[in-house]
Amino acid sequence: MMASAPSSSSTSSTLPISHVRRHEDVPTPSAPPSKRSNIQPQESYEPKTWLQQQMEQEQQRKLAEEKKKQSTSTTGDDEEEEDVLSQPRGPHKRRFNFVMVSNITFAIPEGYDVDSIEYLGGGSFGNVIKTSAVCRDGHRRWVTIKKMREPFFDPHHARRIFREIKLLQLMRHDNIICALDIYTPDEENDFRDVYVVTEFAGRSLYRILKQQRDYGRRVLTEEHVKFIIYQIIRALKYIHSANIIHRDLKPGNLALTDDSDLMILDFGLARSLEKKDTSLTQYVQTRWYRSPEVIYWKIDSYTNLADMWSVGCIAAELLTGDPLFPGDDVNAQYQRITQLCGSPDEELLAKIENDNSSAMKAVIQSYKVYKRRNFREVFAAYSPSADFIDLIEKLLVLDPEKRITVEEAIQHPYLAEFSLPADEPRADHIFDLDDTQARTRFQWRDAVWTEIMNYQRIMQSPIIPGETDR
Ligand SMILES: Nc1ncnc2c1ncn2[C@@H]1O[C@H](COP(=O)(O)OP(=O)(O)OP(=O)(O)O)[C@@H](O)[C@H]1O
Repeated sequence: MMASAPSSSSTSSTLPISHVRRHEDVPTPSAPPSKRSNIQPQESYEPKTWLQQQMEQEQQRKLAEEKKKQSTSTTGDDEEEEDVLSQPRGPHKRRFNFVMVSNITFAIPEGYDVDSIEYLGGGSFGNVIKTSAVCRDGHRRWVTIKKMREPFFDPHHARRIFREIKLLQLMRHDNIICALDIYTPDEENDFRDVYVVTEFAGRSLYRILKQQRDYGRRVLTEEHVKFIIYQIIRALKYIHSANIIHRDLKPGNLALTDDSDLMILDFGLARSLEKKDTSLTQYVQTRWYRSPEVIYWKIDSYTNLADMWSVGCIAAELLTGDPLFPGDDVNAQYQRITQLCGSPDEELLAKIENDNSSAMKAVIQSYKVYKRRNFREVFAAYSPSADFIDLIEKLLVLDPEKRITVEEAIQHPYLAEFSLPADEPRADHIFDLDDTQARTRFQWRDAVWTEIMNYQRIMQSPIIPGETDR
């Protein structure tokens, strides 16, 4: 058990702090989610591509046909039920409700609540709704259902989906989201849609920080900030011990419950450190949280220390309420970084030349040179503790070889209040994602189909009516 997290009564703010939550402790929702009529797309929602529109129209046409067929074959007694649920279909012959949310058709398996669905938002790779379901452990849980966007559009995209569903099954940690269900309503010869169900993990840190900015009122106290940073680092200790780099840590991928329990969401960009045969491209991470070695040097060989840089950016943002390096483009990003952290010194320039080329060194030298600033002075207006400044000084280090590792960070005095090494688990094995071989989009699709076929439900998974355990 966590030892020293302050109780919610110790702060007067709106977000209480509790112990780290166990997956099995997830509370039964006490209030119904808001009604579908309130559904509003969030600002991150992107307009659909032409291809998406075509695919959705085609799907809707098929669904209408199917419904029509069902209603003509329905006998009087079953009429009400048959009106909404499909015939058994997909790899596990489940029945589905097809529900339109924010102009997107979601296939919702029988057993999930369809009367109180809330649209949470859409990113580049999917759209997410929230609903609830009775689970195998007897609890009713809030869950999110992510419908992947054009999952097999190209091999790159398909591999991303494969990685994400693989990791959501492998990761077992209190601060990391895991899959409660993975399904498709499609048959193998017409397999297009992938749905991933996870526990609803609260509001994203992005929303909380935005709300703070919009209303000019701090919600996150110093204690919250510390507890959030601790939980991110606790999760990273596990992730890095499995030889995985998350690569996309940012406030939008971190969710916080009302009890301040944090979950890392979204593993689509994560990859294994083991394999060297695929390129670690620089376009993998949301730029503002991206480390300088990812932007410029060591592009093909960066390590999990890139995640630690992201933690530094997030920590500073939690303190100030504003993104630390909001660069409009890659160059502006680099400028902002060096303005605060200083330009590479001779030692780092030599490493860059060695790892890359003298041309790369010359490019870097062509930028204006800045001296590293005194962090205590830069952040003085926010009155951070000396320990906080010391930790971000060690996270925001240009040379990844000199940056603090996750194992060191979790022992940092700033986090001592929460630290309990016996309750900071490492993974018990290195995760093999089986994702490095070159595959066509059809081969990736087959691999995803196999994952869905073989998905092992856990006690927190929604009950599938009438189905014996699989
Ligand atoms: N398990 C979850 N619990 C709570 N909120 C979630 C959960 N999964 C996703 N969300 C929220 O749903 C929204 C959409 O998520 P999604 O992962 O599709 O997009 P994103 O993270 O905004 O963008 P991208 O995938 O392009 O980085 C986000 O606001 C995210 O915080």
